[in-house]
Amino acid sequence: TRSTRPQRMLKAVQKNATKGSPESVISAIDYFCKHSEWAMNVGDEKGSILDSVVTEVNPSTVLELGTYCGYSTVRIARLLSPGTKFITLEFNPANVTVARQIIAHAGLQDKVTVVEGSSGDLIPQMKERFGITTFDFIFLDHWKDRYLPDIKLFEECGLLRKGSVLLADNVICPGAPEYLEYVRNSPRYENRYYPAHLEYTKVEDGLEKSVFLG
Ligand SMILES: Cc1ncnc2c1ncn2[C@@H]1O[C@H](/C=C/CNC(=O)c2cc(-c3ccc(F)cc3)cc(O)c2O)C[C@H]1O
Ligand SMILES: [Mg+2]
Repeated sequence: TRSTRPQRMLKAVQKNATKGSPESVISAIDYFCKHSEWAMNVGDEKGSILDSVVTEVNPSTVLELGTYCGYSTVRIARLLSPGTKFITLEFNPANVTVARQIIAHAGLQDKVTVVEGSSGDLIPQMKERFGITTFDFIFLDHWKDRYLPDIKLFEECGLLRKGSVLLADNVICPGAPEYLEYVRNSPRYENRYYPAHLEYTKVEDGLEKSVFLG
């Protein structure tokens, strides 16, 4: 049967990227998406903004929602200090399989745990399953209608502390209007919008950074 786009992306990484080099894995995926098939990775332009926020926060605990093929997982993991706890959630088992191989090709398999399942089920289990009390940095890049319910879940589960940083992809395209309205109207968050473009296109998009004020 026909291969899937994630599988073709994995093949491109295995063929073109140097094993153990996160930068070459990132470049190989960006090349594949620019010259072969578009895919919904955060991409190089928004990825550079992601890099700068991760570097600024220098987190000890990190959560990513929506691993997909592991592109942003590799971008984040390559910047983390040793000993950082990094968890990424993905409910499609086929994506989990591809992502684990792409992360391993980058040599970052010991830096991140890919957990199969839905964020709604897994977020309440973070403390008991992974011994995590609060997250310093959270990257939201899963189904856009899950951003709002999940930030509320973080609050209810006590997973945010004063200064926790949330960074949300696609707040313009495809858009997360309810999430944006919530964080921008809540006195508990300080927000900043980073204008950019939809990965590998000239379409307007951007990232929203929200700092929890406690
Ligand atoms: C709730 C939950 N828990 C765990 N994993 C979850 C989850 N919801 C989705 N996921 C997983 O994340 C991934 C989904 C991400 C959703 N991202 C998107 O739908 C998405 C879509 C576009 C886009 C823009 C313009 C267009 F014309 C077409 C597409 C661009 C992007 O950057 C995106 O992240 C894969 C899925 O299995
Ligand atoms: Mg995205």
